[in-house]
Amino acid sequence: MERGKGEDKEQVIQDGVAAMAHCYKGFNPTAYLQYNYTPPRADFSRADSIVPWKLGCLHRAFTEGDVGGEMLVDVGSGPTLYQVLSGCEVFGRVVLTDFLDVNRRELRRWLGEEEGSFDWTPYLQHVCKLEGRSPSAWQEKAARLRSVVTEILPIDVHQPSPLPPGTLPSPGADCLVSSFCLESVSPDLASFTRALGHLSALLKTGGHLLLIGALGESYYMGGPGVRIPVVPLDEAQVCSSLRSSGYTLLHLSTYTLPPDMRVGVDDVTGIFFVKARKM
Ligand SMILES: Nc1ncnc2c1ncn2[C@@H]1O[C@@H](CSCCNC[C@@H]2Cc3ccc([N+](=O)[O-])cc3CN2)[C@@H](O)[C@H]1O
Repeated sequence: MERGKGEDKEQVIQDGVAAMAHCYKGFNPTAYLQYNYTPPRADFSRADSIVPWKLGCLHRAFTEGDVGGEMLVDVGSGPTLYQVLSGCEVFGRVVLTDFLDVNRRELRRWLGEEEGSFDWTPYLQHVCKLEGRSPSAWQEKAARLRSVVTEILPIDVHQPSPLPPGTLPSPGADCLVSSFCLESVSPDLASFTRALGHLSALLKTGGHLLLIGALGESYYMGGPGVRIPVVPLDEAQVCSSLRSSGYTLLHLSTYTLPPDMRVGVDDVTGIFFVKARKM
């Protein structure tokens, strides 16, 4: 029997998603952290370093007074925690999520204070300074973060329901944050936009989305010899995808990588920070 055009389209979508999942089989959290979350990309002595810029955007977004509630969900956490260091002071319940068990295990290592976990101390100290606290309050912040992270769950943004059933209260989360995930897991722009729509289903009406992503990136190294394709985005495409997924854009800022931040682990040219609201 002849397959309908809709079935063929759906099959193409599923094939693209499956191919992306296959790319992630070799993802290496330790290498990824080394590539992106150590100097020069995480150099707290440089005003033009990438991580201080990201932490500043997140601090402002979480503390300017309009974001609040009980539950924050971080979509596609990877092995990183920096994206919730400001939000953990605002929300009583923080849910971390990732597609890969290796990343969920890396997060549990730090949260469980296990030997050999990644050292987030400089990040904690920097965010304490942004909050007008002494950097020595970093241990209090670490304890706060450990106290509010209630779950570390599997997620697949290509599913209409990306999280396990029953994870969220019925209205949805009060706020979502997602950093460098959607463009790195979507085979094409249409898939990126669909994933944004799936995230909307996790968020209550009136809730906020804080989205950090790469501009102009076509690949990145997820480990030695692990080259992962990325949807190259520009600002206009990001704004259009947000609009067509039912978000109202509240703020967009961008960062252009200085030459010495281009260290060969990807071809990213810039970074966007979006604050949006589900209306
Ligand atoms: N279907 C899925 N649903 C949800 N998450 C999924 C799915 N598949 C994989 N994942 C999950 O999503 C992944 C998130 S890490 C994605 C990395 N993004 C690209 C990388 C990041 C980066 C960082 C810093 C800087 N910089 O300039 O400082 C630049 C760049 C640009 N390159 C990974 O955790 C995977 O496990």
